Amino acid sequence: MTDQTTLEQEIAVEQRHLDRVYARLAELRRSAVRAERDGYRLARVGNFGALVERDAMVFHAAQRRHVLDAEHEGLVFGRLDLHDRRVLHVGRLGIRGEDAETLVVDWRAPAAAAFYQATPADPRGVVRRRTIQSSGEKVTRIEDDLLDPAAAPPEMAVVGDGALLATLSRATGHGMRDIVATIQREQDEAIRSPGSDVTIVSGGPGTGKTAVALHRAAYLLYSDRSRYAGGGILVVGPSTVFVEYIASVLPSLGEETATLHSLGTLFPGMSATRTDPPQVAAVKGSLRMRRVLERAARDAVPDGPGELRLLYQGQLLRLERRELDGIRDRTLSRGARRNEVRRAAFDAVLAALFAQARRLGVPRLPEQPTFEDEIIERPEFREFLKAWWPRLHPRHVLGWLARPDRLRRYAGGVLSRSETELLVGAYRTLDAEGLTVADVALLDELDALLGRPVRRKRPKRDPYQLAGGVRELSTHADRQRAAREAARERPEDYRDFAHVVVDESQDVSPMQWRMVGRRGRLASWTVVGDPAQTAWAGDPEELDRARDQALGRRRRHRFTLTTNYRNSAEIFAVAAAEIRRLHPDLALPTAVRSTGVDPVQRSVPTAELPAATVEAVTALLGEVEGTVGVIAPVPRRDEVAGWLAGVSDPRLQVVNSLQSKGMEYDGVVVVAPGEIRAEPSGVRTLYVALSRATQRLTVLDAS
Ligand SMILES: Nc1ncnc2c1ncn2[C@@H]1O[C@H](COP(=O)(O)OP(=O)(O)OP(=O)(O)O)[C@@H](O)[C@H]1O
Repeated sequence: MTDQTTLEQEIAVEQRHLDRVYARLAELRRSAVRAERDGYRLARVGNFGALVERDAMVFHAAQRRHVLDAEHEGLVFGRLDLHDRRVLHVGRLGIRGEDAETLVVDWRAPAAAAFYQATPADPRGVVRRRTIQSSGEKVTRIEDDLLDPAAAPPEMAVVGDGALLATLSRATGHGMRDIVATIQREQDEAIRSPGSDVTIVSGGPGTGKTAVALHRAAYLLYSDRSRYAGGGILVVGPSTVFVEYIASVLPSLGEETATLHSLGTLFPGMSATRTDPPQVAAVKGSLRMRRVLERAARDAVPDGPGELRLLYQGQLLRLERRELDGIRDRTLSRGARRNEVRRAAFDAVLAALFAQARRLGVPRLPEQPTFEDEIIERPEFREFLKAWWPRLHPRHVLGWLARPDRLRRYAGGVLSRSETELLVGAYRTLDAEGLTVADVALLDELDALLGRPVRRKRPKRDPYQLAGGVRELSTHADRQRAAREAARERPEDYRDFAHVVVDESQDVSPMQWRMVGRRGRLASWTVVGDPAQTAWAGDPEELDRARDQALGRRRRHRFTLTTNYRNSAEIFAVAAAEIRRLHPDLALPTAVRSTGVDPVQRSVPTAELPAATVEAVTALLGEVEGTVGVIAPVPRRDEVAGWLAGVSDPRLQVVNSLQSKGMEYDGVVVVAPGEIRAEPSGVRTLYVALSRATQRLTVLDAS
């Protein structure tokens, strides 16, 4: 226990420092505004040199103002008292005083690493580590860890009893929060792992894998801004619900340039949210689908012209289906891409027509080029070409799979009969219900197979280059601004990311790995996941192969996280018992918090399940301060949402078991766990569902 006076005194010490920081911040903001204004004034001088200087000044000042204007809740959150008596304050932003003395060190700077990495066993020159909480500009709470008691001067006060536990007990909001003030050592090691390789982070539920992945993105942006903001960081998550949940973390860390996508939105213009049953997803995700799609991409257009007939100089020229098919096969040989070789296909048709005209002895036959020019001018010939070899969009070709005869032909000898029939059934509803998340990777594959019409190349803009007029300048602010501009101007189908973060990687199918891999051919990677949580019901070896191919030959750095920060110990015990059915010896993380409240597990007659669900949800909304999630079996999500239509509380969210991946709620109701368990990979999916709650868990089985 700390006595009240010491605590107040220590808070007052930190308040004085915080006041100084905010005063300095205001001063910097004023001088940035002044510099911006002076920059504009310089324009009146009128010569070129002055204009360039003005641009630089204005950019620099505006950039600085943008950073300084940002919301700074918790601006300073840490303090280190070092062996040599130096004191460092750690915060979201690096700030220097008037005499260039350091008032705050950016959390990502090397000097701040000890804040996260020092432990009593390895204090790294730190005597006392202090976590500071504030509300607006007021210090509200401090928590100390004395890491090296032997080195502590006698007057050093130590207050509080643990910043981490205090943070973990806060209510969950709609968006994930940053953990910058309480990053733990094993997490920090993964966050600061080398940028240019592949970093693989694994660990059980709630161990902070997502948090680590996002803080790592912020760290990389800080450590090499021109590379990572210029080239771009892509963050890929499993579902749109999840991406919405994590979307605010990077902006809260002052980083706005990363691109976030779910697997259903990676293809331009698509936003698929529908999920397939695991057996269907296993077929759609298998690498064998490449063969199926290759066949589709080479097939004749449905309802296209069966033959070509043309009257030339009174003579009928005719190419039959067999000849047209032959031309198509020859044109598409050696991996040619259909949309890129239209011209070659047209030339081959013209050549075949000319050869025929010669064979038939057409009188006054001109030279071949003249003959071809004449034919090309004919509207009926143009109509034929458009119908026979149209520019194909991947969505057209995917649509061909909805025709059972075509699908069976494409899948013959590649998929088993039962797999083919599963797909036939799944694609029957394609037109009515639209694409599923798994289909989006197939679209991307088709896009690669079909190619795009060849266009004249425009000189490529270098995304690292600065805006015109200031190219000769290269201040930090210029680079930052250029990077932000590049991020804004990135085309929708941008594929040259400098770094790719893949979250919940255990659920990325082989075909999805190919899609993600195409966006990071030159990228370094951060891949986080937990194999025990996978819903992948297909071949695990195929999955490893596809992932290895996407990641390439870069060095791999592996990290394992071992502490569960999300669940109370009581809740995680229930989830752990579930996964133990499948893996009795699996190493599981340790939950750090206990609430003393056991989860409720009830079995109710099927007819009473709706009422019991409403009752459980209402109770949880009353018991917890934050969000409540209801997790239903995949086919029943909408039905369960219907039961809860009368409960209107913005804190409530109803998701299916697959959408619950990566999510977190204060209270969770799992409906019909028996049905979730009965699906392929069902035990693993149920393990995920049971490990989403921070405070309260209710499990309602139907008897
Ligand atoms: N060092 C930390 N300080 C405070 N909170 C933390 C810390 N590490 C993790 N958390 C919190 O624990 C919760 C779980 O973190 P996160 O979602 O990143 O885990 P995960 O390993 O991705 O989980 P899962 O695999 O179950 O999806 C989040 O609320 C996160 O903010």
